[in-house]
Amino acid sequence: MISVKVPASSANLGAGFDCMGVALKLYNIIEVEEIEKGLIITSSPDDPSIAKDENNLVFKAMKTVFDEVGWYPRGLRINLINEIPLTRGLGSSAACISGGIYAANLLSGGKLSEEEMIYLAAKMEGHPDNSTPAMIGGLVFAVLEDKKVNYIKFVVPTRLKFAVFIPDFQLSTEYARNILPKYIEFKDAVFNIGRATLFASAITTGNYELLPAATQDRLHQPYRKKLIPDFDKIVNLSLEFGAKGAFLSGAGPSIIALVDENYEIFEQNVKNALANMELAANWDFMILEADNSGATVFSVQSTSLKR
Ligand SMILES: Nc1ncnc2c1ncn2[C@@H]1O[C@H](COP(=O)(O)OP(=O)(O)OP(=O)(O)O)[C@@H](O)[C@H]1O
Ligand SMILES: N[C@@H](CCO)C(=O)O
Repeated sequence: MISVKVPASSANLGAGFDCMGVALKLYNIIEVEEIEKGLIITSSPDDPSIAKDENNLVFKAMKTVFDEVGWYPRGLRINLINEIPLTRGLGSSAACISGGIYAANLLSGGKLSEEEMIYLAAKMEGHPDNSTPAMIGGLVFAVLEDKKVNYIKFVVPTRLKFAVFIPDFQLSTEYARNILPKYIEFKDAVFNIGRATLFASAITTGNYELLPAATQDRLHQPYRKKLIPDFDKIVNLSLEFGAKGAFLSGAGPSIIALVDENYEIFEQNVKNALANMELAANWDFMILEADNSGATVFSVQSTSLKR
């Protein structure tokens, strides 16, 4: 059996719609083994949206690898241990896709290169901003091209923390993409290009004082925040307590605030505020560090059946 550990991820990071994302230290474990025949899928915790047949996202990701390399297991057992909350903007689908591709590549003899796996994952997800950090870790700037992903990975220092607010409701990426406008105004494109560029420079040089300005966005948040009644309250309280920017995580509904050395005071202040505020949803709160490793092998016993 092969066990793969794959991190959560947060995409967009403010202004970088579909091109910036970071892996976070919150993990799913995907265990796979070849069996004599059939497909057996188990999951814990389980959820009605986790398919137990060929429609399962991990299985579909694995199948893209088998199709690519021309090797198929006789049968397959997949066990999913899920820590990443589903459909909350924390890259649960990208973890399934990148982790499934990584596991299938190991099972089928490691024929694909890292670049090939990154491309397959981005193509399947439709954009590279969750799948690339889920595959290789770190904070990634990435663009999906015709046949490859052009990307740069930045190793995030532990000094930078990611304060994650997770509400008790789901918001599917598909729905949150469909409500975006087909066209945007030129001035909004200019607004975002400036902020995304500033973000890349600020994060890689450690100039965190620029982050509150660099994480502003006009491409998706103004539209999506209407689906998240507490959005402004959470962002404002984060900034008030000293966050270096606060924004929607991926397609939402989770919100992330960037915090540095003073994260313990920030954490205490936020917990007190959340306990005393009137909010439309219940919000879980946790402080995470970036994961700089991506998908990794947790353990390998035997790989596939003898042929
Ligand atoms: N552990 C899992 N096992 C199988 N399928 C999963 C698992 N986690 C997520 N999925 C699938 O992915 C879907 C959620 O994907 P979606 O893109 O809507 O949200 P997300 O990836 O959590 O958020 P975002 O893309 O904004 O970060 C679920 O409905 C389910 O079909
Ligand atoms: N960039 C994507 C991330 C979610 O998968 C979006 O915002 O729709």
